[in-house]
Amino acid sequence: MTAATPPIGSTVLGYPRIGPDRELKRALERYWDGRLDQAGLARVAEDLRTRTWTELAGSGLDSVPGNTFSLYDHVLDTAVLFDAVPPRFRELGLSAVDSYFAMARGHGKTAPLELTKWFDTNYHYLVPELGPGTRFRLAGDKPVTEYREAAALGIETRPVLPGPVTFLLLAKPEPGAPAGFTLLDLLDDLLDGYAELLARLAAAGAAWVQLDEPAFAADRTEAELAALRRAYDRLGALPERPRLLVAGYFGDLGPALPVLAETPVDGVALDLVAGGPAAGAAVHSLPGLRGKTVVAGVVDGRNVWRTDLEAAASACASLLGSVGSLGVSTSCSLLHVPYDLDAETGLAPALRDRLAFARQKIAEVVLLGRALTDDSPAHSAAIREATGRARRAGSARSRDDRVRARLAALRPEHRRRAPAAERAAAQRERLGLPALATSTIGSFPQTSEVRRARADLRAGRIDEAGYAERMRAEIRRVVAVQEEAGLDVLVHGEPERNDMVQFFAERLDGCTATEHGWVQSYGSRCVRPPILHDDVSRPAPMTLDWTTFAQSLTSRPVKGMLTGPVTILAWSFVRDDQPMATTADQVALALRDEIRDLTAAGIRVVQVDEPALRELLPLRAEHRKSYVDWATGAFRLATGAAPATVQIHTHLCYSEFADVLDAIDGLDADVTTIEAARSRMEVVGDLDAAGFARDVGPGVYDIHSPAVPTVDELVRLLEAAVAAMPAERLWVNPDCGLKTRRYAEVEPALRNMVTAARTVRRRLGVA
Ligand SMILES: Nc1nc2c(c(=O)[nH]1)N[C@@H](CNc1ccc(C(=O)N[C@@H](CCC(=O)N[C@@H](CCC(=O)N[C@@H](CCC(=O)O)C(=O)O)C(=O)O)C(=O)O)cc1)CN2
Ligand code: MET
Ligand SMILES: [Zn+2]
Repeated sequence: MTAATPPIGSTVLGYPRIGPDRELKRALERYWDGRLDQAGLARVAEDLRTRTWTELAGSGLDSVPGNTFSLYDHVLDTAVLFDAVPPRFRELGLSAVDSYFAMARGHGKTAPLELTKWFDTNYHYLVPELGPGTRFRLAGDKPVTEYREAAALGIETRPVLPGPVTFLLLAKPEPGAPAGFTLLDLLDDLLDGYAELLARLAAAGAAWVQLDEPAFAADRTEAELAALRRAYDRLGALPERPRLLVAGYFGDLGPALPVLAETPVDGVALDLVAGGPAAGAAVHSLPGLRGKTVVAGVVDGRNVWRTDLEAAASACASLLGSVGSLGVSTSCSLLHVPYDLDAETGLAPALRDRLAFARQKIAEVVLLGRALTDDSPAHSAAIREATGRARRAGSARSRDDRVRARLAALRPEHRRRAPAAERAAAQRERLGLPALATSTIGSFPQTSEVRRARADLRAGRIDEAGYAERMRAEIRRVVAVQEEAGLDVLVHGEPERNDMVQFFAERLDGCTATEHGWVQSYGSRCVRPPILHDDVSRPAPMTLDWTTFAQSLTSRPVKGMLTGPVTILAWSFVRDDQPMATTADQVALALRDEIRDLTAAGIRVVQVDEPALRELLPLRAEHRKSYVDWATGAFRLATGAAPATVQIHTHLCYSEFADVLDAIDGLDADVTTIEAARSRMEVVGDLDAAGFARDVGPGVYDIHSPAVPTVDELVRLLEAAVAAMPAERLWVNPDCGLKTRRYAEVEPALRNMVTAARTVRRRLGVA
């Protein structure tokens, strides 16, 4: 190490990697289809890295993050880097890149690693499987090679990796790991790997390395805090290493900050947006930070609003006396926002003036960085000018007095339906369904013809009537497939939806969808989160025609299909000038009107999806009750006008329900469908034990895999479920929607599912 610590100055904690035009998505999908070879994929990847570094360096940032590229996921990259590859993938004998993709997506009968939510975001990472036999070693060199690749372009980067403790906390014990095994037992071994990597990065010339420890924005045990101390005492003491910047984002580091302040790391990056004022205030009381670099994350890395730069500059300035060196940054990686506002040509100017995407946020950070290091009048004038523009644009927000009046008139009874037992009896009578009734979660395969029809409509090659005709043809097919399979409650298949959130946002006032604002969700899959910028209302029915059309084709009940208020918020960029609860209630009122229209048109079952209920659960327990209150309150407001005879379903996925059992109960839905196949139906027993008294549809097969479940497998799972809960309260359905599957998989899978349900009904004598 050299004596003087090079300043971080202005930086961002990470950057999108899918490509401004989703170049990586297209290359990956071509590679997986056999239409691009490894060399071609590598060329696209290298080109994206070059463009990213060149752009970041050229924008005036003082420190450019490195190793932010990933072919699929950065947690998977880290597992492979340290050789945490489960034997089932090694045994496949594939090339390095194909073995990596096998871990991400499975290979033949070999199941992939589990995919789960990255903290409280809509990004998904692959969960490393670790056991007592895991032997970490530095098996790869991706961070070093990419450091050198950038250096060859004349760009010094700061390699970014998940920190060792967060990496372990994100992993799960491998199947069959002994009961006494704890992931943190592996820390020392993993630190050997990190130490070797740091030495290699130092030798390559890296001045700084960033290790991300967002796991410490959530509540952690004493043992976990001790692991954090041990990790950074050890890495900090290495003789040959780059400077270490530990980044804790998605909230306030709480007790982890004093721990880090006492370790020999050189800097910490704090999230002053999600962490709130407490995160900054904590700095002053920690003498350990006086000799360190503190990077103030004042530009929101997860939302799309322009920063109030004067407020951000003063938040930074207030830290100056308490830290060794001050840097300025985004609050977290920019992975969660779209690339460039300039690509959006269709936005209303008043809205555009309020927005900043990744590129615009970089400009904000650069400006703040310059103002902090140089108090020339030009910089303060630029800050003042930008702040004035942002504040004027923000205050130009329109108010919808009708929506406001409806909200003000809400009473508790608007969020209350008839008692559950009364509803159950009324619905049994009206629907006449068997025990173990069969259904699906909503979407059917989004075929290329369906997507092409949408592209044709956008390009003007077909008109609305032509588009509607193609969608109705698809709905006819979906209904026929379900009748042929023998399902009890049908769906229309959602062919008309580009996305379950964007579709609604496009039909609501107060929301705007983007054209190019793609954000990676997992691997090659992307979403365009809409922007919820003004008071929300529903100008006209959104789903009525498609649903009643489907119902007209069959005598079996067709489920109306809506996305719930919590999920619409979770998967959008939401205005930050009023509580989430208020925006959620506005969305809920729009859905309430839709449910009223559906039930008036004779629809007997309505599903309101809330897959993001768990995702938005605050990382710290102290904030959870108020979240659960508003989240369940909004759902009940949406569904509260449904008569007792109308059956309300909800759907949740992405496991870890244990944390939200109260919230699930608080939704007061008649039927709750959940992901369960991978946990072998355990969640059914958990719900029953928690006193959950309504119907449950545990997913009996994993829709993330192309494999068609056999009747025997399905019967075994159903028998496990009926052992934990009475058959009269159980439904039979897949884990989630079928949109990413093909008909060739879906048709036999649904036939087998119905056969399995009938078999178990017969065995129980409940047919
Ligand atoms: N918002 C949201 N978040 C979510 C989920 C979700 O469903 N929605 N589910 C979970 C994540 N799962 C996901 C599963 C699938 C996709 C997905 O398939 N995304 C599609 C895009 C879906 C879409 O918006 N489709 C549009 C536009 C698609 C497109 O790329 N069109 C082409 C042209 C049309 C063509 O020929 O295909 C283009 O613009 O270039 C449409 O159907 O209209 C993709 O990456 O490809 C995303 C997330 C959790 N978070
Ligand atoms: C991510 S949950 C998906 C629910 C939606 N109704 C579907 O089937 O696609
Ligand atoms: Zn789902």
